[in-house]
This record gives sequence, C-alpha cells and structure tokens, in this order.
Amino acid sequence: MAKAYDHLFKLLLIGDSGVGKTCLVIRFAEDNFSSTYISTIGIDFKIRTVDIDGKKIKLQVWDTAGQERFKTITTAYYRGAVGVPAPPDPRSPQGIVLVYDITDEKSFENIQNWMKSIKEVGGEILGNASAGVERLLLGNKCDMEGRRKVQRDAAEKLAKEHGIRFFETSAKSSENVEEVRGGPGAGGLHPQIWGTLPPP
Ligand SMILES: Nc1nc2c(ncn2[C@@H]2O[C@H](COP(=O)(O)OP(=O)(O)OP(=O)(O)O)[C@@H](O)[C@H]2O)c(=O)[nH]1
Repeated sequence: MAKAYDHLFKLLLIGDSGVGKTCLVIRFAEDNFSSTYISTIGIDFKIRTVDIDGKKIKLQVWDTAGQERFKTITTAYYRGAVGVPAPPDPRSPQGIVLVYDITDEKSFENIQNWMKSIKEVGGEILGNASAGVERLLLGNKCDMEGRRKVQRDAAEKLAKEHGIRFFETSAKSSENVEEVRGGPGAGGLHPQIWGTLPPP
C-alpha cells in the first residue's frame, strides 16, 4: 500500500486560555474561523497534509488547554515528548508555538512562565532546555489593533532574548498565517520542515 505521507511534522501550541490557540489550529488545518469560544479540555489535535516539492508532509498540530486546571495533563504530555534528541522520537513535537493575545497584557507576561515550563521539562530529561525542539512566538489577534496592549517591540525583544522567531498573527483575518506556515526563506515553520527533509 502506498504511504499516505513522506514526513511527519508535529507542532505543539501552548499559551494562556483564550489567546486563540484552537482558532490558529483550525486556521492552519482547515482555513476556517469561528468566534464561538469553546475552551479546550486537556489536549486535542488536527492533521493537515501539505505538498512540498512533490513530498507529502503530514502536519500534526497539537492544541493544549491554557487553563491552569489542565496544566498537569498538558505538562504530562510534553514531559513525555519535549527534548528527545535527534532523530526525533515519534512522540516528539518538532515545534513548540508559544501564543499570547496582543490585547491581553497578562497573556504576554505569562509567556515567560510557559518558556520556563518548557525549559524545566526539557531540562529534567536532557539537562538542556529545548534541544531538538524549535520554538516560535506568536502574538495573536492582531486584527484588534484598537485594543492593543502589548507593543510589538516588547515582543520582538523577548523573542530576541530567547533566540526565537516572532510573528503577529490573526486567526480571524488570516494575517501572517501563511507566513507562519510559509515557504523556505519566509522565516516560519516550513524551513524546519525543509530541514527535516533528506537532500534531493
Ligand atoms: N478578533 C480575534 N478573535 C480571536 C482570534 N483568535 C481567536 N479569537 C477568539 O478568541 C476566543 C478564544 O479562542 P480559542 O482559540 O478558543 O482560545 P484558546 O487559546 O484555544 O483557549 P483555551 O482552549 O481555553 O486554552 C474565541 O472567541 C475566538 O473566536 C483572532 O485572531 N482575532
């Protein structure tokens, strides 16, 4: 039987409750948006297969609950998955996307805590924070410019300090969603997908 895909690429989205992680996952996977808010319970995932250079790349996007009461479940998930050295363990997310809401200062302050929790979990396993795991910082809901509380340069500074890339996105208007998914050179996720592909 023909293989359904050539490569599997896993992404894990973390961030406070309500910042738009589920909406981003739906936008990535189904190119759709809903304004109804149903809080994620525990963990959920969506799959999308993209075609890059004739290769089928299966993107498995894991959406975690931001609510504190689910923290044990979500942490337990990436405890078993973060920091597995290359070649990546099949359970390992190869990318962690940290999401905050540009209209919610607290969600931005908490990014530091989310970063810390990745480090703690990764550190326990490897002694090295996020080895083998690519991270990306997203400031979501950038369609709500009038209600902005988090300035772009503050987020750029934070991303620089942690050596990770940063985008402002909108799951609602799709702004920068393609850039995040982007092609080679776009600075988004695909370069890592490209990085996992064997040379032609
Ligand atoms: N204006 C605007 N609203 C958004 C955007 N993304 C999400 N929302 C809204 O924000 C609310 C929360 O979105 P979710 O995607 O469910 O948030 P979440 O981060 O998955 O929340 P938890 O599951 O509780 O962790 C919903 O009402 C969405 O419609 C966006 O880019 N722009």
